[in-house]
Amino acid sequence: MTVVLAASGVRKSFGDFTALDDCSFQLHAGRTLGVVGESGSGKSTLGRIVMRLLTPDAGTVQLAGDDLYAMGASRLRTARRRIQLVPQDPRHALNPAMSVGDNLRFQFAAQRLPRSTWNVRTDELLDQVALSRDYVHAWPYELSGGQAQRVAIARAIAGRPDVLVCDEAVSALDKSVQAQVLNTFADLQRETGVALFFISHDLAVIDHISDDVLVLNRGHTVESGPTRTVLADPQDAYTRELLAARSVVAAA
Ligand SMILES: Nc1ncnc2c1ncn2[C@@H]1O[C@H](COP(=O)(O)OP(=O)(O)OP(=O)(O)O)[C@@H](O)[C@H]1O
Repeated sequence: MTVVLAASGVRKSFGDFTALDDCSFQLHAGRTLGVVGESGSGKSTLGRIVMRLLTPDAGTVQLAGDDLYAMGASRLRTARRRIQLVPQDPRHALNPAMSVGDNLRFQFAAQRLPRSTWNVRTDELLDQVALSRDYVHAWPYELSGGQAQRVAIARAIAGRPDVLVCDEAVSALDKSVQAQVLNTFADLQRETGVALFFISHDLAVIDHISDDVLVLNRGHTVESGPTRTVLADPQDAYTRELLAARSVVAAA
């Protein structure tokens, strides 16, 4: 299996405080790595580091085998297209002054996609995130949280990235909507082969979507491996605590 994103020995401190220590993982093409831990465990710090938004103090991050922190400007521009963020709050991803269609077309313009293909590509993206094509003319404020998150996902996959970094991407949604959006992520992955780096504080969400899991506690990896194996027989007390505190993902 091809490794699309990998980290080795990553460390990050803020002043005297170590937010992440000796963190390593591998994410394979078309697979999902769940990163789970309580608030403050270092999940978003790791997410920012793998998007090259925050420089680690030590360790390496590789995107498709290339060192993300040793790339020149031109390679970095390409790399930035290959890894995209789906944030918790779609209001951070969508431009409120643009219709849904224009939010997507803005991406096409940035990618220099021929104008003649824009309408077809818009329909294709809305289909992929299971949102009716009628919403193309809607404004972000007219959308529910789940619909807005679907547009944010469509926007993130517009450039056909290899990896989506999903930082608490379903945490703000109602339980039933959460399950629907998780299923959309899974369908999308089957269709496009995109790999998901899925950050959540909720082990139920991670259990629902992830092939592999990385459990973080105060910046340290306490456990990692195939989700099914780790959750069936957690070796660490902290994982057992998260398991006891997990919510239930509603059936969708
Ligand atoms: N820029 C920063 N400056 C100082 N401390 C920071 C900074 N960013 C993160 N931290 C600290 O690092 C620790 C890890 O933060 P991080 O946001 O990665 O945790 P998290 O697991 O994503 O938590 P949450 O689920 O609440 O977002 C926290 O204690 C946080 O206060």
